[in-house]
Parts: sequence; C-alpha cells; structure tokens
Amino acid sequence: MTAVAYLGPKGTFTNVAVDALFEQGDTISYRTIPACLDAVDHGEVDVAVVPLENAIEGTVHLTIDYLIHQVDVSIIAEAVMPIEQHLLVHKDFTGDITSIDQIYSHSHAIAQCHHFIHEQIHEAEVEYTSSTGEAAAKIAQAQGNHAAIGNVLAAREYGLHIIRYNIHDYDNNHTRFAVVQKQPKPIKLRDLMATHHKTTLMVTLPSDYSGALHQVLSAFAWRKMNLSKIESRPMKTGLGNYYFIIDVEQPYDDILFPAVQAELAALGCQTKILGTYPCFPIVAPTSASSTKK
Ligand SMILES: O=C(O)C(=O)C[C@]1(C(=O)O)C=C[C@@H](O)C=C1
Repeated sequence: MTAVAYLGPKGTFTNVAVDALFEQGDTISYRTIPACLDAVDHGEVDVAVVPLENAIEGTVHLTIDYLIHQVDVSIIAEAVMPIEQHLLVHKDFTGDITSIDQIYSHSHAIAQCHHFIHEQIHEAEVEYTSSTGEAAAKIAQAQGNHAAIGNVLAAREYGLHIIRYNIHDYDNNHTRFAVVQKQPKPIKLRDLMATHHKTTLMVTLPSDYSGALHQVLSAFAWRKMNLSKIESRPMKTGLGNYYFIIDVEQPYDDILFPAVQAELAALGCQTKILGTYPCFPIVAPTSASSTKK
C-alpha cells in the first residue's frame, strides 16, 4: 500500500484530492505543507499530495518555495479539482449568518471568499487556521457564534451544518494538487484518465540584463514548445533576484528538453526539472450530493 502524506486533519481539500487519487492509500495527515514535504523527503512516506495553485488565489507560495529551497523531490502527477467553499456552523447553532462574529479557515480559503465575507459578514473577525479541516474541527468543539469555511467532507466528518453553500467569489474555482515523490518507484493511482502531460522547470538567470527573459523564452518558442505558466519567485538572496518556474505542455523527452537546457546553459542560466507528469482532472463530493439545512 502507498503511504501518502497530506495536509490534515481529515476533511481538508487535500484529503478529498487524496481520496480521489488513491484507492488504497495508507494516508497520514500532517499539520503543515512543509511537514508533508519533509515526510516524503525523509522517506517517512512514499508520496505527498500538496496544493500548488488555485484559480482564484494563484500559486500556493509555501508549496513552491519549499519544493525549490528545502527538499529534493519530484512532481510525478498533477490533479485538478473543483473547489466549492461553504460556510459551516456547529450543529446547535440557531442564529443567522449576521450573528456570526468569528470565521475560521485557511488563508487560501479565506482569500477565495473575500467578497462574500466583505459583503455579508464584514463584522466577523477572521481567524486563520493551518487548513480548512482544522477550522471545521475547531467549530465542532463548542457551540458559539463562529463559522468555518470548508467543504462537504469536513461538514460530514465533524457533524457540522452548512449554513451557506458556494461562497467562493468566482465560479470555476479549481485547485491544482501535486503528487511528489523522492525516489522513482511505481505508484498505484486509481484508474484515472490523464488529459495531458506537463514538465515543470526552474530556471535561474545569471544576472539581470535586457532581453534575458526573452532569450530564455525563445529557447522554447522556436522549438514550438507550448508554455502554460511562467512565474517568477524571489530567490531569497536579495531584492531583485528571481527564479522562474515554467510549465511546458509536453512530457520530457531526450531531444527537445536537453537542447533547451544546453541553450539556456550557454546563456549562463541554471535549470532544474521539477517533474514530468500526467495531469488528471478529479472530482470531489459536491454540495449537490449533500442535504441542505
Ligand atoms: O486547507 C485545505 O483544505 C487545503 O487542502 C489547502 C488548500 C490550499 O492551500 O489551497 C487547498 C485547496 C483550497 O484551495 C484551499 C486550501
């Protein structure tokens, strides 16, 4: 059985993604994303599943920075899952939404619902938790005028009521999750259909000079290699020093990628392949399949 680390406790979106990806996983929950990545880096588990990017909030910087700076693991699969955020309250809560004075959730979940919070419960204090699952667990502990933002699984897991469904500010809210591994070893996923393959690289420029990024991009462009994402992140070595994360819409091969890497090396750039992997759309239990209060 595959030992899978995920951001817990039970009822997080990462938990939902793990359930959709693995039929028979020995799932081990960790309190933070770095703890999940350390677990796989240190060989405590076979793989870790971590959130990489959300359609509303953008890149999960903690994940990408930790992958680059702190661990030596590879992305072996990507799963894209629709995200529905709901407002969860204790089962004995009898007030209405305006009486809620505290809202608990993960910073990314709060950010996906900023508009809703601002419009409907702006008096409420926001309390950040390490995950949406932790927020739901807190609400279950005692009845009070507080609510959590989280998913259907969390409501079920902690016996909470959903007082308002789909409070995320934009439709088509999706999160990309990465499955990462230390040593290449076959992993048994459910029978999922990959829609495409991607390769993710990190590129560091030798120094800031005019046209540097243009030259980097040309190495892909004239080989007709389609890029689906490019993002700069601070190197953490001083202001103005960045590295680039580039997603290429094709699997690694022995001709084009080595040629790109050689061309970039000639420009003085360093490259590192973070993974070449299949991309799976996955589904989560939705509000449509649960009972409204
Ligand atoms: O807190 C959770 O439920 C998580 O799995 C983390 C996380 C994230 O970091 O983006 C995952 C998916 C959602 O976008 C919101 C939160």
